[in-house]
Amino acid sequence: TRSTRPQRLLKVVQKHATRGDPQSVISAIDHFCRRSEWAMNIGDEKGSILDSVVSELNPEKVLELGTYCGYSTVRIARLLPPGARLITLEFNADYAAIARQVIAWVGLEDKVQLVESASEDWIPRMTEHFGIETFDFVFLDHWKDRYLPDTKLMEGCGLLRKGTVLLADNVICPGVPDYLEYVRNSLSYKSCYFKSHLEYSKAEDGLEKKSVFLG
Ligand SMILES: CNc1ncnc2c1ncn2[C@@H]1O[C@H](/C=C/CNC(=O)c2cc(-c3ccc(F)cc3)cc(O)c2O)[C@@H](O)[C@H]1O
Ligand SMILES: [Mg+2]
Repeated sequence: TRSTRPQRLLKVVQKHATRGDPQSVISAIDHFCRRSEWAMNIGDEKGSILDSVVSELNPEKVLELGTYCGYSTVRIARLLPPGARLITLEFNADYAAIARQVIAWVGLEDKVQLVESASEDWIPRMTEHFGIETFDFVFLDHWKDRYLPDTKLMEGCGLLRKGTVLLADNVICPGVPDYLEYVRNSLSYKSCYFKSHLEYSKAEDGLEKKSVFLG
């Protein structure tokens, strides 16, 4: 049977990227997605904005919702200080298998914990299973209609503290109207919009960064 796009993306990484070199993995994936097959990675333009938010924050405890092939996982993990931890949730077994191999290729396994499960099942278990009280940074890039319910779930589980930064991909395309309305109107968040473009495209898209204001 025909291979899947994530499988072809992994082949590109193994063929063109250097083991242990995250930048070469990022470049290989971006080149493939721009020249051969579009894929829903955050990409290089929005990825640079993600990089700047992570570098400025220097987070110790990071949560990513929606691993897919691990492109943004690698982008974030490569910038984390020693001892920092990134937990990434992915409930599709095929995608998780690809992502594990991409993460292993760059040698970032010691910083990254991929949990093959649905966000709604694991957000309530973060404290008892990982001993994580609160997160410093959360990157949302999973099903768009799950951004808001999962944010409320994280609030309810006490995983967001004063100063926690949440960064959401695709706030324009495909769009997350209910989430945007909530974070922009809620008094407990300061939020700002980074205008950009949809990955590997000229269509408008953007990232919404919000800092939890009132713990
Ligand atoms: C609900 N709880 C969940 N828990 C764990 N993993 C979850 C998950 N929901 C989804 N996932 C996983 O996240 C990933 C889903 C991402 C959804 N993303 C998009 O739909 C998306 C879509 C576009 C897109 C934009 C324009 C267009 F024409 C076509 C597509 C661009 C993006 O950047 C996107 O992120 C998958 O790997 C899925 O298995
Ligand atoms: Mg996205």
